[in-house]
Amino acid sequence: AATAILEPSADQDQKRRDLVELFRKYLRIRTTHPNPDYATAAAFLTAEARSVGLLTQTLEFVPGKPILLFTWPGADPLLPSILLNSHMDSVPVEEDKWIHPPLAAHLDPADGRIFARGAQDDKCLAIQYLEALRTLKADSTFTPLRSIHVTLVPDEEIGGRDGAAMFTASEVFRQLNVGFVLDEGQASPTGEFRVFYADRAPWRLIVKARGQPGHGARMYDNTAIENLMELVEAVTYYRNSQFDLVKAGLKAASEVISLNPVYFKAGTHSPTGFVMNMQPSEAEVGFDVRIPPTENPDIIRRRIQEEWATISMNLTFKLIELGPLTDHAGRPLMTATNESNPWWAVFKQAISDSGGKLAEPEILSSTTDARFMRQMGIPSLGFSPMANTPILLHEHNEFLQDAVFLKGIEVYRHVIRSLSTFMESSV
Ligand SMILES: CSCC[C@H](NC=O)C(=O)O
Ligand SMILES: [Zn+2]
Ligand SMILES: [Zn+2]
Repeated sequence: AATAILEPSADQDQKRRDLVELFRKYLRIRTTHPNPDYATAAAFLTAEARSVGLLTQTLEFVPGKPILLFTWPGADPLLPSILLNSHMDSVPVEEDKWIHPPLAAHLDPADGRIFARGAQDDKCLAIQYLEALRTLKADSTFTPLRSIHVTLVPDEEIGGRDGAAMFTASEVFRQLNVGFVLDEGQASPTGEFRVFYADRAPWRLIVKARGQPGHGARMYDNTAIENLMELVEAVTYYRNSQFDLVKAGLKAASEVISLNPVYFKAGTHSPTGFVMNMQPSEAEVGFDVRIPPTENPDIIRRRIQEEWATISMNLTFKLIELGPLTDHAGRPLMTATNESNPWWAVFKQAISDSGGKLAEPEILSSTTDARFMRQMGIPSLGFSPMANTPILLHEHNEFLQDAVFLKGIEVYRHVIRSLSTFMESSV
């Protein structure tokens, strides 16, 4: 009799271990840039989706860059569908700086932390979506009213041009008639889940200086390096004014414009290193620029042109504005998180049904593929169910705890169930 009572929980434990193993298997597929192994990831995920019972398709707008589209058709195919998106690629690693090899998916036996590149960003999502769908498939009382689509896309980490951008602009995407999207968010150090209603637009600013070259021992006016340093100082002044707003608690870091220097290129090279007694004729700096949808981007365009990178300083610049700032109707790329967006109430209620709590909706500091969905006018939220977890995306020793990963499946089970049975026909 004792074993009979113990059995269900032993089964549960085994099931949880199997799910964690599946997640680790996906983490071990090398999908890090610059050469993500999309073929292996696609084969693995497609096999999983088939085992769940989803329809599977592979779209390939650019050779070698598959977009996986998995579908559970809804009972009413005329209603707008829901889309759960996640990217397959990850950022690179500095292997020797990790406490465990970043592609081994080491599981800490004491506390269940799984160390791997992509553990938080965002390979957890693919498995959580699929496993949540598997539990819903197993529930004979459940049929989705709306079609449910899962997409696994390439190249998010390098801008999404050959991935989500092509996909959302395609006829296939239009046919899906997507009404609402969930995409990745970020971990939350507190017990509340974070949710994101917008991304910042990613720009790149490259400034090149030209000036008097010559002997390292002479003092010249207007050298390339001097002029570039003045530019960096002016940009830093503006950067600090924005950072001060954050430090004073007046704005969140994602609500200000950031301009962070990411490289300097200067000096004269010889095969043995820099030549120390020469002042170069050229120097260059690159900035990562992010613009929240609540700020006017002309502020920055004008400052660069009129104050920072001026001709009189012998500076030239290239401003690369990556991705859209507004949707096709000209509205800023923000998803409403109030009663004007009926999906919001359904999502929020589902989180609370799952026993979770949502923090105040935020703008995301970085940039995700959700911007392409918002550009199509589709309400899209960034959400990754990782509470009580340090924010480790793109860092060394990125990890996710097994219990947090497993809880996420539960959360999505509620969320997907609610969204896919949402009755309102106007959305
Ligand atoms: C140019 S879009 C780059 C997208 C990238 N996404 C995640 O980190 C980012 O830098 O935010
Ligand atoms: Zn990501
Ligand atoms: Zn990332």
